[in-house]
Amino acid sequence: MTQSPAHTDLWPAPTATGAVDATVTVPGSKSVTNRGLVLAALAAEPGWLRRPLRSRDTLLMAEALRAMGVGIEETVSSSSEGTPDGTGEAWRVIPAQLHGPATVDVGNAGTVMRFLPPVAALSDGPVRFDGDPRSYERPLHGVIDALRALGARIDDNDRGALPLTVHGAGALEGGPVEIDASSSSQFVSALLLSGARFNQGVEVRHVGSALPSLPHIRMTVDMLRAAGAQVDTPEAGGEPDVWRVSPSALLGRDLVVEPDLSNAAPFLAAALVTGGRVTIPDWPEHTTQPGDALREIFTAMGGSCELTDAGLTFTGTGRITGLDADLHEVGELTPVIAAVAALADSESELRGIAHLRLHETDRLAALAKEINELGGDVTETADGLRIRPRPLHGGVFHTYEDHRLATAAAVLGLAVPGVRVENVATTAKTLPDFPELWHGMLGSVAETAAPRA
Ligand SMILES: O=C(O)C1=C[C@@H](OP(=O)(O)O)[C@@H](O)[C@H](O)C1
Ligand SMILES: C=C(OP(=O)(O)O)C(=O)O
Repeated sequence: MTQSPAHTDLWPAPTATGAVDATVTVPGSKSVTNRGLVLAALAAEPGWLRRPLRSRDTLLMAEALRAMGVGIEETVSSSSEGTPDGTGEAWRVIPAQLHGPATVDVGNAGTVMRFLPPVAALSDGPVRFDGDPRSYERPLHGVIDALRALGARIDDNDRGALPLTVHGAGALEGGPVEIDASSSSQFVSALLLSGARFNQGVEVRHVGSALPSLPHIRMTVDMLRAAGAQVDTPEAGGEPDVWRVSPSALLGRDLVVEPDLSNAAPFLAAALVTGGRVTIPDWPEHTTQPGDALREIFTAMGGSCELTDAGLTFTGTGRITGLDADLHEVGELTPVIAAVAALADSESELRGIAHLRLHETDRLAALAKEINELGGDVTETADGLRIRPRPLHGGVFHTYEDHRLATAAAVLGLAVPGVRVENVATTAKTLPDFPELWHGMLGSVAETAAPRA
């Protein structure tokens, strides 16, 4: 677990004094926004992203594409072009010949550091990638090795990681390639997203142990198909662990970005923890987002949900049951689920998530350490966490520059007075207005501990 720089700002997490009853409009999906930006940048004609997520990860993606020559105009569109919630925010993406030299700051965004090197290989000059210290530690070898095998020149000083320079040659041969994507599904998504623009397309074969986050690969495939690409997948009767994208032009789309269902997790958890009710408007009826699994997961933990025209309404009873689940498909939901599990009335075992050790921080170590420092009993297993609920007490919850650690801490704070969350601003990675949304949801049913250092 990387020690984050010292942060002195401690956010007093509000404690719920009653059952929440709220409607929370969750901003757009990070994963959909960043895929939408990449596909729009590679298209043969301009396109729109409506209701995009505006957060650190998506602004880094937009800035990086702009650095390579893509036009991205941020507009507040008229109501005739408006979005379901009436905000009317829309981004117009105007593709162009991709240029180098360019510099890309990936921050600590997995989607930027993995999805853009293949795009840079199509540019006509060198593109330098750098990012936060943690980005140097996150796996990238799958993308680097695959791009080299497909014809790209990359200078990474033999690190297999950031920082690096992709020497774009204006085109990439492409073709078949084998990768081990057991440390991140984003390796597969990265190659598929640009694959239609390679001379021979791309055929990605995953070799290695279990692949995490399959819903995110399905999201990539769905969005490619919606942009006109032909994609063969294991699900469509193809070979297991093989995805193929045929070479073709991509269409410019008019895409309305769904709300980020993974970022709905802390709000739905609030219903469970307080025995209240939370509605998330615009919850899609069909989606590839892993957050959709929250309906099943939180129902198994003791609540119930209903999908209506108003959105997804989740209702808790105040009683939380422990969970025994393999979360490898939905790993990014783990921090909030672990927080809820720490407040349950029985033990939980969360499995299949060893790869979380390579996320924004080592999430398994961080969750165990921070929940235990509040009096909990969490142990790391080889591939997950065992959580035995115990009465918790207040204290500082360190967040290691990890947005999902901060939202998990807020969930604990609902039931545990005196939780103070270090650097809550780190939620800006995917959910910049988190403290405001959280206070808004709680309305009058909250009490905030006086901040103490
Ligand atoms: O492709 C995506 O948008 C994502 C894939 C997943 O990554 P991993 O497969 O590395 O877990 C997920 O955890 C991440 O938050 C977003
Ligand atoms: C793992 C995550 O992010 P990234 O896209 O940086 O991999 C996450 O958001 O939980």
